[in-house]
Amino acid sequence: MNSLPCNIEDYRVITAPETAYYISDFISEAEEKAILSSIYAAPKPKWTQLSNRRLQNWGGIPHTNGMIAETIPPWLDKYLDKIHKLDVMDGKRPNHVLVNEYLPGQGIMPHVDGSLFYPTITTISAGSHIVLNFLEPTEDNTINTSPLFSFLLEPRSLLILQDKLYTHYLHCIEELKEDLLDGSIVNINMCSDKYVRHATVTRDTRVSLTIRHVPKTSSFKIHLGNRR
Ligand SMILES: O=C(O)CCC(=O)C(=O)O
Ligand SMILES: [Fe+2]
Repeated sequence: MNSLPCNIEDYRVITAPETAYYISDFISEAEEKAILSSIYAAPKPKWTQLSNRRLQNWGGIPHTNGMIAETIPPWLDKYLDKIHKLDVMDGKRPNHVLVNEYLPGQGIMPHVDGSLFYPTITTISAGSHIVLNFLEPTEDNTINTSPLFSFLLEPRSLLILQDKLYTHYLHCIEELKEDLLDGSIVNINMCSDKYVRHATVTRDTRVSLTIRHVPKTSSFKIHLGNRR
C-alpha cells in the first residue's frame, strides 16, 4: 500500500466486532529496516525495561495531567503523517508513539488502553509477526484467558482499532515462542499467502509502534514565580 491516498474502508476487518482495519503491507521492507535501525540506535536510557518487554516513549510521557509534548524526529514522524492522511482520528494528528520490543516468548498482559488517548489505536509491526488476542472483560476483574478472537499482525502491517475494540474488549499477547494460526484469527484472509490456516509460525523479535493521539498536551514552561 505504498500509493496513497487509499480508501480505508477497503481494509475493514468485517469478520471482527467493530471496528478494525488491517493493512498487510503498510510499510516497505526498506522502511521496516530503517525503523529498526533508528530504534536500536537510540541511547540506552531511552529504553524502559519491564519484566517481560522493553519500551520507548516518543512525543512525551502520557499522564493524567497532560503530556509535555516533545518533538518527534523526522524518521518517525513520517509514519505519523502517513497515518494522519488515513483520517482515522477525527482530524486529530497523532502525537505519541510507544515502541514495544518483544523477544520470542515475551508478551503483554490483558488490558485496555484507557482514557489518556483519543480512542483509536494504530499499530505498525516490524521484525516479526505476532498474534494479538481479544478477551471479554470479567465482572470481578479475574483474568479470562481464552481469547474470543485474534488478529495476526504481520511484519510491516498496520492495525487500527476503534469503538468496542478500543473501549470494551481487553487485548493481550501471549508469552509464546510460536503461534498456531487457528480458527480464532479473524483477518487471516487479509494476510499474505505465507500465513495459512493451521500453520505454526515461529516468532522472531518484534518491535511495534503504537501510534496514538494524546489530547491533553502542553509545551514545557518553567515558572520561576514573580521575578520583578
Ligand atoms: O505491541 C502491540 O501490538 C500491543 C501493544 C499494546 O497493546 C500497548 O502498548 O498498549
Ligand atoms: Fe494496548
